[in-house]
Amino acid sequence: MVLVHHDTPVPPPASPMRRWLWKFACALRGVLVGMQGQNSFYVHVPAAIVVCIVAAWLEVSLAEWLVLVLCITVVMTAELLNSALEHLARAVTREVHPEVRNALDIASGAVLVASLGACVVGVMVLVNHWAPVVGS
Ligand SMILES: Nc1ncnc2c1ncn2[C@@H]1O[C@H](COP(=O)(O)OP(=O)(O)OP(=O)(O)O)[C@@H](O)[C@H]1O
Repeated sequence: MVLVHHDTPVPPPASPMRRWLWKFACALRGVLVGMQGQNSFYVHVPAAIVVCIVAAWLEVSLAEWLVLVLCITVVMTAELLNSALEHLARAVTREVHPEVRNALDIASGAVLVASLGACVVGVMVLVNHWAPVVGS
């Protein structure tokens, strides 16, 4: 599925207001391009939705919501940076290179670390609320 067209980059507009709008448009396009073709998003986005539904059902506190939202944001950000590096690597070389391998593996490792941390926090927050609900 094509979410974004990869046509020729357009130059930024001259007026400050339009320039800011243009920056947001570029950033939004970046999110869409970053998600495109990244299988991990098909796991992370549904997982984040499930966590939010369960958190709403369990009526977690504001502080717990903030922690959960922060965890989801950190994982998504790591995924987008990983995707950006993959694009950059493909632009630099299509040949097998040990440093490209290292860079891509490190970026994947960053996603893994963020995801594991988010899992631990999510499970601890939700289980902490789940036990009294199930026990009652
Ligand atoms: N040019 C390259 N040189 C050396 N190793 C590479 C190169 N391109 C990819 N790799 C290796 O292959 C792995 C997967 O590459 P890549 O991330 O491009 O594939 P992918 O299946 O699209 O990954 P993802 O599921 O994260 O999108 C990298 O982590 C790296 O180890």
